[in-house]
Amino acid sequence: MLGLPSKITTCLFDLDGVLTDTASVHGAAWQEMFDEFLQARAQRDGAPYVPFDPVHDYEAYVDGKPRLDGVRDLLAARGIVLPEGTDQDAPTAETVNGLGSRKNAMVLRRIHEDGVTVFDGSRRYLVAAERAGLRRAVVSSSANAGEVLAVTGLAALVEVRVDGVTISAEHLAGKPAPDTFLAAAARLGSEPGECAVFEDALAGVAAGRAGRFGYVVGVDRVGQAQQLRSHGADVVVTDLAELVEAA
Ligand SMILES: O=P(O)(O)OC[C@H]1O[C@@H](O)[C@H](O)[C@@H](O)[C@@H]1O
Repeated sequence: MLGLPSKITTCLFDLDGVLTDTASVHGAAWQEMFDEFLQARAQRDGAPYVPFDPVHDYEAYVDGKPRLDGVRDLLAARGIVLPEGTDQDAPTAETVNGLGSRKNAMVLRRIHEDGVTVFDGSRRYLVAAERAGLRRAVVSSSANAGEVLAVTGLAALVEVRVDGVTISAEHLAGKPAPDTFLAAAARLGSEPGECAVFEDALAGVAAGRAGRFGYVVGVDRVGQAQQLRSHGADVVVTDLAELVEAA
Protein backbone atom coordinates (compact mmCIF):
# COMPACT_ATOMS: atom_id res chain seq x y z
CA MET A 1 0.00 0.00 0.00
CA LEU A 2 1.32 3.46 -0.94
CA GLY A 3 4.63 1.95 -2.01
CA LEU A 4 5.09 0.12 1.32
CA PRO A 5 5.26 -3.63 2.11
CA SER A 6 1.88 -5.17 3.02
CA LYS A 7 2.93 -5.75 6.67
CA ILE A 8 3.10 -1.96 7.25
CA THR A 9 0.17 -0.44 9.19
CA THR A 10 1.90 2.65 10.59
CA CYS A 11 3.94 5.56 9.22
CA LEU A 12 6.48 7.37 11.43
CA PHE A 13 7.49 10.59 9.68
CA ASP A 14 10.44 12.78 10.51
CA LEU A 15 9.43 16.44 10.06
CA ASP A 16 12.31 18.72 9.00
CA GLY A 17 13.35 17.74 5.48
CA VAL A 18 10.68 15.02 5.12
CA LEU A 19 7.34 16.81 5.52
CA THR A 20 8.53 20.42 5.57
CA ASP A 21 11.36 22.23 3.84
CA THR A 22 12.87 23.21 7.19
CA ALA A 23 16.09 21.16 7.21
CA SER A 24 17.57 23.97 5.11
CA VAL A 25 16.24 26.56 7.60
CA HIS A 26 17.86 24.68 10.50
CA GLY A 27 21.05 24.27 8.45
CA ALA A 28 21.28 28.01 7.79
CA ALA A 29 20.69 28.85 11.47
CA TRP A 30 23.37 26.34 12.56
CA GLN A 31 25.81 27.88 10.10
CA GLU A 32 25.06 31.44 11.27
CA MET A 33 25.47 30.49 14.95
CA PHE A 34 28.62 28.35 14.62
CA ASP A 35 30.36 30.80 12.26
CA GLU A 36 29.76 33.67 14.68
CA PHE A 37 31.10 31.58 17.57
CA LEU A 38 34.07 30.03 15.70
CA GLN A 39 35.15 33.36 14.24
CA ALA A 40 35.08 35.15 17.60
CA ARG A 41 37.01 32.27 19.18
CA ALA A 42 39.64 32.23 16.42
CA GLN A 43 40.14 35.99 16.69
CA ARG A 44 40.55 35.76 20.46
CA ASP A 45 43.00 32.82 20.30
CA GLY A 46 44.84 33.95 17.17
CA ALA A 47 44.01 30.52 15.69
CA PRO A 48 42.90 29.87 12.08
CA TYR A 49 39.16 30.27 11.49
CA VAL A 50 37.62 27.14 9.96
CA PRO A 51 33.98 27.95 9.12
CA PHE A 52 31.07 25.54 9.63
CA ASP A 53 30.58 23.48 6.46
CA PRO A 54 26.83 23.59 5.77
CA VAL A 55 26.97 20.29 3.87
CA HIS A 56 29.50 18.03 5.57
CA ASP A 57 29.38 19.40 9.13
CA TYR A 58 25.59 19.65 9.06
CA GLU A 59 25.03 16.10 7.79
CA ALA A 60 27.70 14.44 9.92
CA TYR A 61 27.27 16.18 13.28
CA VAL A 62 23.99 18.05 13.51
CA ASP A 63 21.22 16.90 11.15
CA GLY A 64 18.35 15.02 12.79
CA LYS A 65 19.75 15.15 16.32
CA PRO A 66 18.34 16.98 19.35
CA ARG A 67 19.70 20.54 19.51
CA LEU A 68 22.20 20.15 22.35
CA ASP A 69 23.56 16.88 20.87
CA GLY A 70 24.22 18.83 17.66
CA VAL A 71 26.14 21.50 19.58
CA ARG A 72 28.17 18.90 21.52
CA ASP A 73 28.98 16.74 18.48
CA LEU A 74 30.21 19.65 16.33
CA LEU A 75 32.32 21.05 19.20
CA ALA A 76 33.80 17.59 19.83
CA ALA A 77 34.70 17.28 16.13
CA ARG A 78 36.58 20.60 16.43
CA GLY A 79 38.27 19.54 19.71
CA ILE A 80 36.46 22.31 21.62
CA VAL A 81 35.26 21.71 25.17
CA LEU A 82 32.71 24.13 26.66
CA PRO A 83 30.83 23.96 29.96
CA GLU A 84 27.29 22.57 29.64
CA GLY A 85 25.63 25.54 31.37
CA THR A 86 21.88 25.38 31.96
CA ASP A 87 18.73 26.08 29.99
CA GLN A 88 18.64 29.48 31.71
CA ASP A 89 21.85 30.58 29.91
CA ALA A 90 21.60 33.69 27.74
CA PRO A 91 22.19 33.23 23.98
CA THR A 92 25.46 35.14 24.43
CA ALA A 93 26.88 32.56 26.91
CA GLU A 94 29.74 30.42 25.59
CA THR A 95 28.24 27.21 26.95
CA VAL A 96 26.57 24.25 25.22
CA ASN A 97 23.17 25.55 26.36
CA GLY A 98 24.04 29.15 25.43
CA LEU A 99 25.02 28.19 21.86
CA GLY A 100 21.86 26.06 21.63
CA SER A 101 19.63 28.96 22.58
CA ARG A 102 21.53 31.29 20.22
CA LYS A 103 20.79 28.87 17.36
CA ASN A 104 17.16 28.59 18.44
CA ALA A 105 16.66 32.37 18.31
CA MET A 106 18.11 32.31 14.78
CA VAL A 107 15.88 29.45 13.60
CA LEU A 108 12.73 31.02 15.07
CA ARG A 109 13.55 34.35 13.41
CA ARG A 110 13.88 32.56 10.06
CA ILE A 111 10.65 30.54 10.53
CA HIS A 112 8.67 33.67 11.40
CA GLU A 113 10.22 35.94 8.74
CA ASP A 114 10.35 33.47 5.84
CA GLY A 115 7.49 31.08 6.73
CA VAL A 116 7.55 27.31 6.30
CA THR A 117 7.10 25.40 3.04
CA VAL A 118 5.43 21.98 3.05
CA PHE A 119 6.64 19.55 0.38
CA ASP A 120 3.62 19.04 -1.86
CA GLY A 121 4.34 15.31 -2.36
CA SER A 122 4.52 14.87 1.43
CA ARG A 123 1.19 16.59 2.08
CA ARG A 124 -0.38 14.38 -0.59
CA TYR A 125 1.22 11.29 0.94
CA LEU A 126 -0.13 12.15 4.41
CA VAL A 127 -3.63 12.63 3.01
CA ALA A 128 -3.42 9.35 1.08
CA ALA A 129 -2.11 7.53 4.17
CA GLU A 130 -5.03 8.83 6.26
CA ARG A 131 -7.52 7.74 3.58
CA ALA A 132 -5.86 4.32 3.40
CA GLY A 133 -6.27 3.87 7.17
CA LEU A 134 -2.54 3.92 7.96
CA ARG A 135 -1.65 5.21 11.45
CA ARG A 136 0.46 8.40 11.38
CA ALA A 137 3.00 9.94 13.76
CA VAL A 138 5.59 12.69 13.50
CA VAL A 139 8.89 11.87 15.19
CA SER A 140 11.18 14.90 15.28
CA SER A 141 14.19 15.92 17.32
CA SER A 142 13.03 19.51 17.12
CA ALA A 143 11.51 21.30 20.09
CA ASN A 144 9.81 23.55 17.51
CA ALA A 145 7.94 20.69 15.78
CA GLY A 146 4.57 21.57 17.36
CA GLU A 147 4.78 25.13 16.07
CA VAL A 148 5.81 24.03 12.56
CA LEU A 149 2.94 21.50 12.40
CA ALA A 150 0.50 24.17 13.58
CA VAL A 151 1.55 26.93 11.14
CA THR A 152 1.48 24.53 8.18
CA GLY A 153 -1.86 22.92 9.07
CA LEU A 154 -0.22 19.47 9.05
CA ALA A 155 -1.17 18.88 12.69
CA ALA A 156 -4.67 17.78 11.62
CA LEU A 157 -3.20 14.92 9.54
CA VAL A 158 -1.05 13.50 12.36
CA GLU A 159 -2.28 11.40 15.30
CA VAL A 160 0.79 11.39 17.53
CA ARG A 161 3.81 13.67 17.96
CA VAL A 162 7.10 12.77 19.64
CA ASP A 163 9.51 15.72 19.49
CA GLY A 164 12.31 17.62 21.20
CA VAL A 165 9.96 18.60 24.02
CA THR A 166 9.05 14.93 24.61
CA ILE A 167 12.76 14.00 24.54
CA SER A 168 13.51 16.43 27.39
CA ALA A 169 10.38 15.64 29.41
CA GLU A 170 10.74 11.84 29.17
CA HIS A 171 14.57 11.70 29.08
CA LEU A 172 14.58 9.82 25.76
CA ALA A 173 17.78 9.23 23.82
CA GLY A 174 17.76 11.21 20.57
CA LYS A 175 18.39 9.90 17.03
CA PRO A 176 20.49 7.93 16.01
CA ALA A 177 19.07 5.97 18.98
CA PRO A 178 15.69 4.45 18.03
CA ASP A 179 13.92 5.51 21.26
CA THR A 180 11.82 8.38 19.83
CA PHE A 181 10.48 6.18 17.00
CA LEU A 182 9.80 3.34 19.45
CA ALA A 183 7.91 5.76 21.74
CA ALA A 184 5.71 6.90 18.83
CA ALA A 185 5.02 3.29 17.74
CA ALA A 186 4.06 2.38 21.32
CA ARG A 187 1.68 5.36 21.55
CA LEU A 188 -0.09 4.11 18.43
CA GLY A 189 -0.12 0.51 19.70
CA SER A 190 1.99 -0.66 16.74
CA GLU A 191 4.88 -3.14 16.74
CA PRO A 192 8.16 -1.85 15.22
CA GLY A 193 7.90 -4.48 12.47
CA GLU A 194 4.60 -2.94 11.34
CA CYS A 195 6.05 0.57 11.08
CA ALA A 196 7.68 2.43 8.21
CA VAL A 197 10.17 5.17 9.16
CA PHE A 198 10.51 8.15 6.77
CA GLU A 199 13.79 10.03 7.23
CA ASP A 200 16.11 12.42 5.39
CA ALA A 201 18.92 12.50 7.99
CA LEU A 202 21.69 9.94 8.32
CA ALA A 203 21.07 9.85 12.10
CA GLY A 204 17.38 9.23 11.35
CA VAL A 205 17.73 6.26 8.99
CA ALA A 206 20.29 4.84 11.44
CA ALA A 207 17.61 5.07 14.16
CA GLY A 208 15.23 3.22 11.82
CA ARG A 209 17.72 0.42 11.39
CA ALA A 210 18.62 0.29 15.10
CA GLY A 211 14.94 -0.07 16.06
CA ARG A 212 14.37 -2.94 13.58
CA PHE A 213 11.43 -1.16 12.00
CA GLY A 214 9.56 -2.92 9.20
CA TYR A 215 10.68 -0.53 6.46
CA VAL A 216 12.96 2.52 6.32
CA VAL A 217 12.34 5.08 3.58
CA GLY A 218 15.28 7.43 2.98
CA VAL A 219 14.23 10.80 1.55
CA ASP A 220 17.10 12.28 -0.39
CA ARG A 221 16.80 16.04 -0.73
CA VAL A 222 20.53 16.80 -1.02
CA GLY A 223 22.15 14.02 -3.10
CA GLN A 224 23.18 11.57 -0.37
CA ALA A 225 21.25 8.49 -1.55
CA GLN A 226 24.18 6.12 -1.11
CA GLN A 227 24.88 7.27 2.47
CA LEU A 228 21.19 6.99 3.35
CA ARG A 229 21.28 3.38 2.14
CA SER A 230 24.50 2.54 3.98
CA HIS A 231 23.11 4.05 7.22
CA GLY A 232 19.87 2.03 7.09
CA ALA A 233 17.41 2.99 4.33
CA ASP A 234 15.67 0.08 2.54
CA VAL A 235 14.63 2.36 -0.28
CA VAL A 236 15.55 5.94 -1.24
CA VAL A 237 13.21 8.40 -2.94
CA THR A 238 13.67 12.08 -3.70
CA ASP A 239 10.04 12.90 -2.90
CA LEU A 240 7.21 10.96 -1.22
CA ALA A 241 5.12 11.48 -4.37
CA GLU A 242 7.29 8.77 -5.97
CA LEU A 243 5.79 6.23 -3.54
CA VAL A 244 2.23 7.30 -4.34
CA GLU A 245 2.95 7.08 -8.06
CA ALA A 246 4.60 3.65 -7.63
CA ALA A 247 1.44 2.48 -5.83
O1 LIG B 1 16.59 23.23 17.56
P1 LIG B 1 15.35 22.44 17.38
O2 LIG B 1 14.25 23.19 16.67
O3 LIG B 1 14.88 21.83 18.66
O4 LIG B 1 15.70 21.27 16.39
C1 LIG B 1 16.68 20.28 16.65
C2 LIG B 1 17.01 19.53 15.35
O5 LIG B 1 15.81 19.00 14.83
C3 LIG B 1 15.97 18.19 13.66
O6 LIG B 1 14.71 17.83 13.21
C4 LIG B 1 16.73 18.91 12.58
O7 LIG B 1 17.05 17.98 11.57
C5 LIG B 1 18.01 19.54 13.11
O8 LIG B 1 18.62 20.33 12.14
C6 LIG B 1 17.66 20.40 14.30
O9 LIG B 1 18.83 21.00 14.77
